[in-house]
Amino acid sequence: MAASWADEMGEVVKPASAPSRPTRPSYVPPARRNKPLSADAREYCPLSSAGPDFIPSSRSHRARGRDPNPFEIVETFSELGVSDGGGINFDAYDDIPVETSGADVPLPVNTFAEIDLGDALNENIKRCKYVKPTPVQRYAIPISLAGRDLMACAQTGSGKTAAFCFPIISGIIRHCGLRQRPARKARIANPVALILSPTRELSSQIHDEVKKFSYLTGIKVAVAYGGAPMYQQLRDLEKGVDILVATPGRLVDLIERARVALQEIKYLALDEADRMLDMGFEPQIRKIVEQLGMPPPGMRQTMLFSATFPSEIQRLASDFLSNYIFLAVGRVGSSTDLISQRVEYVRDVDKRSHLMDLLHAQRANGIYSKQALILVFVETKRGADSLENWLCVNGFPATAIHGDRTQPEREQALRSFKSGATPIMVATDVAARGLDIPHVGHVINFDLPKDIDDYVHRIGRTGRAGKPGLATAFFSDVNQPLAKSLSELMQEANQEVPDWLLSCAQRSSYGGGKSRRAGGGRFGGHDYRRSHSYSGGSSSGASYQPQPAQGYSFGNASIIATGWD
Ligand SMILES: Nc1ncnc2c1ncn2[C@@H]1O[C@H](COP(=O)(O)OP(=O)(O)OP(=O)(O)O)[C@@H](O)[C@H]1O
Repeated sequence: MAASWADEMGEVVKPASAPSRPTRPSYVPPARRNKPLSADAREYCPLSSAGPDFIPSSRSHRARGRDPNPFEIVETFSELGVSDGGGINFDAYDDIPVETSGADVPLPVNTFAEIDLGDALNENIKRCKYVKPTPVQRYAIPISLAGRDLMACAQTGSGKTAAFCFPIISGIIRHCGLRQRPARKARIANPVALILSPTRELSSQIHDEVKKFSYLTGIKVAVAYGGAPMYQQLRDLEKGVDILVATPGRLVDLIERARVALQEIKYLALDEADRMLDMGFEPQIRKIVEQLGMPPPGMRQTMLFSATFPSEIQRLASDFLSNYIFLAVGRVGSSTDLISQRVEYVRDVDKRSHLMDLLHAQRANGIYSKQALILVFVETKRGADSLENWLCVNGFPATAIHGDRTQPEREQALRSFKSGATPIMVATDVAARGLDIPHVGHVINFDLPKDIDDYVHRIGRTGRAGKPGLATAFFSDVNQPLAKSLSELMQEANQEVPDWLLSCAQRSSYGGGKSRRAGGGRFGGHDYRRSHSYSGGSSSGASYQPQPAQGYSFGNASIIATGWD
């Protein structure tokens, strides 16, 4: 009998320092083989027609063949999370309700071909094997391409990253191609697009995505986040940057050191925008957006994305937007339709033995493998260390990620989890948002969060891209305040709610577990302007006109009318 899961899986544990296997030659489309690389690049790169003044920041490196092909860094497309035929199970999204509000909402599209994203980006979309746009992409891309500001609320794992990346890349190709660039290294980087996200891992993931989407476009992408050596990031910035992906803290640092300037920003995207404007980040975000030279709303295009958007955060966010469109795709509860949710009453002292039972049962049922990773959320960093240790001692290969670990340790934990070397990862909320880890089959809330929105993001690490997932929550006495919002969320997602939880919810004197949901606490995305006498948004003066989704071809119109009240 195998001593541990890793033994049973015959897992070859590759240490982080192990040399990687030799890379394959860059992908070259058949029609372009045997041509010089620079010619290829020109052919793919619409920027090359921009005129003699334009010097793409990365051209010289590419011509020397030094830019890595982001499509070959991973071994297969499935490792890109975009497996065979597109990865996303679109049938799962057939009945998704969609609501837009704001003035003159552009029509949604059904296919990528309907939108003029440019040849180079279209090629990359094909390389990613994205066959058709997801619902949030169908709506958000035309809105953003029309130059409109956008606040978008769509389910976890539904393709929001591409929804803001595609318009940015396409817009840069189209509108910023003639930008003068220094021929030599510049001390101050002047990006035209800034994508902010709350965690280092998420920024790194978005950076990888943007590199894929902008491959061979001539667009230069860089990333800056804390915990990683500054000098490498500075070297990358010196090469010139069109799109900068960053966490707020490191970005402020770079601006204050006069290594990044925001005066040329045309596109600003905030991923996990509600988190970014929550107490922890708001001052930094305000500083970046309002005090450090960035063009004001109206002079730049701003896109805010998340799976949850409490009204008070929307109110704050509206300071950054001009005449914006609010887009809500799918009830947040329905993001969990794909996820079977279970909640079990477990006393705090019994949690470890209960977890052990669960893991043994999962092993006995054969539902564990590299294809079914288990993510266990706990409340504290110390709790994460201690549970990881306990699991390992008990023969369950586990790793842990939290804010007190060094960045290399965090990266190593993620690598080891993704590869299946340690198919269990214990995490604090640092891993709750945005991370797109293929094959997370089970999310266990060992400690439930205080906020129901955090629960939504945590369980959203499974059931991504239309695939099914399982989420188990250990509910103890301290979680009483969450009972009402949790039972409501589960009911919305057609999940079986245990009687004891319903009783708890009824007893609960206040029912939100700190939920700040817009629209009465039931939905994650409801335009707050609808429930407030709105006179045009704080920055635009435009009039607010709620509109039903238009040209809606796959949704359920009756839900549209009622689903957001
Ligand atoms: N049009 C598409 N076709 C196929 N796969 C897609 C498409 N768009 C996105 N994906 C894939 O879907 C997965 C989820 O996308 P993404 O990480 O952008 O979700 P998200 O909505 O940002 O999730 P979260 O709310 O957790 O941040 C990714 O693996 C991505 O590559």
